[in-house]
Amino acid sequence: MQDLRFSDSDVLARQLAGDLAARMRKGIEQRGRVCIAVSGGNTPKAFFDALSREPLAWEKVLITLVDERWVDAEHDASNARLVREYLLKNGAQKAYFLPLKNAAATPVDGFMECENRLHEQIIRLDYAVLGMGTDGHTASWFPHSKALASALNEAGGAWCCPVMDAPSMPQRMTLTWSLLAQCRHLFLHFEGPDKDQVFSRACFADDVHNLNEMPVRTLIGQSSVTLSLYRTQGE
Ligand SMILES: O=C1O[C@H](COP(=O)(O)O)[C@@H](O)[C@H](O)[C@H]1O
Repeated sequence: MQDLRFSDSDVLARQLAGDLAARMRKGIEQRGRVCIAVSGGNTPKAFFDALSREPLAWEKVLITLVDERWVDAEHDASNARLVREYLLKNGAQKAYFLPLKNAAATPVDGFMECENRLHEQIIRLDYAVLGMGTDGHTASWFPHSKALASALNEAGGAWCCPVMDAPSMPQRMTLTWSLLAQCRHLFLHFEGPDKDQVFSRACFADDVHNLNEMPVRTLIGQSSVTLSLYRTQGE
C-alpha cells in the first residue's frame, strides 16, 4: 500500500487528479479506452474539479460510480448529480457517464438492470477512487449491513449489489468487491484527523480481518490490487 499525505485538500486534489489522469492517458494509449469509478459524498468535489481540467481524450473515457443513493438524479444526495456538477464539465464533459440508478422503485428491483448495464458497457474497471466514512464504510459497504456477504464476495459474484440498510439514505446500489478487485489500481481518498484515526483503527486493531465491523478493511487486507492512499497530513 502506498500512503501519500498532503498539506491540504487542494494540493491533494490536484495530485490525485494528476496521478489518475496520467494512468488514464497511458490506458487510452495502450487499450483505446478507459473505465473509471468514482465515489460520492463531500470529499471528492475539489478532486473532481481538478480531474475535469486534465488534458485527456475524454471521449474515450467511461465514468461510473462506486456507489449511489437510490434517489432521483436531481436530489441533493444523488452521487450522479455530484458527478454531473463537479466532474462532467471542462474537457470531461465529453466522457460517457454510466449511472447506477435506474427507474425501478428500489435498488432490489433495479439490481438486474444495473448489473446488465455494467456488463454491457464494461469489460474490466481500470481505476476506482473510493472514499471512507467515519464508521469505517467504503463504497456502500456499511458495518454490519445484511448486504455485506454479497458485496464483499470476491469470487465471481455480481458486480453490483442492492443495499437496503445503510444508516443514512438507506436505499443504495454499490459496486462489489468482485468488480473492484479486478481494477488495475485502487485509490482511497479521505481527509481530516477523524478519518485518520478511523483508518489507523482499521489497520492496527487486533481484528484487522473483521470486515463486518469495518468494511474498509477489505481494501487494506487484500493483495489482489495495489492500493494508493491519498490523505491529508496527520496532526
Ligand atoms: O455515503 C457515502 O459516503 C462516503 C464518504 O463520504 P464523505 O462525504 O464522508 O466523503 C463516500 O465515499 C460514498 O461514495 C458515499 O456514497
